[in-house]
Amino acid sequence: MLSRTMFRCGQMYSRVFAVEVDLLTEPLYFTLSAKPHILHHDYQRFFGEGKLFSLYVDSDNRIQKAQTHAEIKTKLSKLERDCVVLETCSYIPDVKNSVVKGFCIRDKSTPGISEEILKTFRQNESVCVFSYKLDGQYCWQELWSHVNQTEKAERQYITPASTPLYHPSTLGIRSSDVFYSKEEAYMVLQECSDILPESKAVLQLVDEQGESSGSDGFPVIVIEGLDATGKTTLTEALRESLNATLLKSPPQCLAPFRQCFDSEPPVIRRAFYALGNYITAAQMGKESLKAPVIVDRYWHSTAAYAIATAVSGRVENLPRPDSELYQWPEDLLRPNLVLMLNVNPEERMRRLKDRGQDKTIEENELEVNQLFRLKVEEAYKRIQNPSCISVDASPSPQEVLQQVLRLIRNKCQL
Ligand SMILES: Nc1ncnc2c1ncn2[C@@H]1O[C@H](COP(=O)(O)OP(=O)(O)OP(=O)(O)O)[C@@H](O)[C@H]1O
Ligand SMILES: Nc1ccn([C@H]2C[C@H](O)[C@@H](COP(=O)(O)O)O2)c(=O)n1
Repeated sequence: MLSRTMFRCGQMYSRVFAVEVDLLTEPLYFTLSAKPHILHHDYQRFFGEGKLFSLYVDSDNRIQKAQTHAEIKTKLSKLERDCVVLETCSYIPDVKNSVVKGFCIRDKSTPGISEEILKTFRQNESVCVFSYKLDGQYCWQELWSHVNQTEKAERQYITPASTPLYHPSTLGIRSSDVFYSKEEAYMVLQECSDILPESKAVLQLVDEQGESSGSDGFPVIVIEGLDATGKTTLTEALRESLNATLLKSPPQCLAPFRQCFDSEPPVIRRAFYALGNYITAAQMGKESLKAPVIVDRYWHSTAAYAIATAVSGRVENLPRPDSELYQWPEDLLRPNLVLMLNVNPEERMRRLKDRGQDKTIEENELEVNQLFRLKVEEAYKRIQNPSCISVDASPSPQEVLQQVLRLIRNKCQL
């Protein structure tokens, strides 16, 4: 009963499967073939330890797909004792948006505790579970879910595949993690409006703000940076010094919805932040006719956090510096200047501790996950048109303000 999208039209054999065995090394890549293939030692070791399963979520409905993926992640995170859960994905080389995300479960417990959880997904048409068997130098994959007792599952043999040019986690970013037009993000919230009523309210706010007019008025200056680098402190000081209007993205009108969208899967959460930028852009257009505008976070934040989260593993796995993924959306108002505040990790930790407020999951992640922080910082630097100018934000607030005022006067003739 191979009816799901990923198996349509015999796609199975043209797919490459990538398992993220360890964040610091390349994933293990393999394809499938109908004939046995002798595996070398690394593959034998990977497939031979304990019981091994993989699980993929696929559906033509991207909202349902994202939610099922998130539910599975939560369920699998409860697996402890002798179980390891790894990220995996499958894709067709050079085919955009062909990525299907999943998990790989290695279970060394007896009796296998993961099977109870995996059985709960059997009813779900969009979830496929495979099991793996190593026999000498060969290994095969079988469909484990959706196979009835009398039916014999077809075997596909594991065949090593070479490392692709682009890390597979970069393949599905466009329109799933980063949106390059208002329409793309708008459609996501439209698609989930039945299951998430808050989406309707957000869309209404987007409609009410209307389009942003490009402004030839006063300059618009965006202040970016990781949390606790001093954005709030600096933007408030700039407002006073320049008699400017201070805006934020996401804008104040979206504050009541933020917590709700922060707990949704990436495609929904990122669409929410993307739309927040368009509301802020409309405000920028209006306000910059009256005074200089200072903006606390904007598209650099949206894209950099989204890309860094979507890309697993090392900084080298990020899309290449010349990738179109770092290009500014054509329909989003461009600021005149984007400044990125940088402080060293120790100073940032000190400021975070002193402040002691609640942190978002991503802020916590920045603290515990050095790789994630490096990827966010690097993605910030790679964003183009406009790119950001780095500012050393470790001196005192007064010194940072003076440094930034000099830059603004220099670049914006203020
Ligand atoms: N230049 C500075 N030197 C020392 N401490 C600073 C400086 N700028 C800000 N701080 C302190 O660091 C902490 C974080 O600053 P702030 O809230 O301005 O950062 P932020 O970038 O807006 O953070 P978030 O993005 O999480 O809201 C605050 O306690 C603030 O008083
Ligand atoms: N324009 C924006 C602003 C924020 N975000 C996301 C990125 C992080 O997850 C988080 C950081 O915001 P803070 O806690 O500092 O207010 O919000 C975004 O995607 N786009």
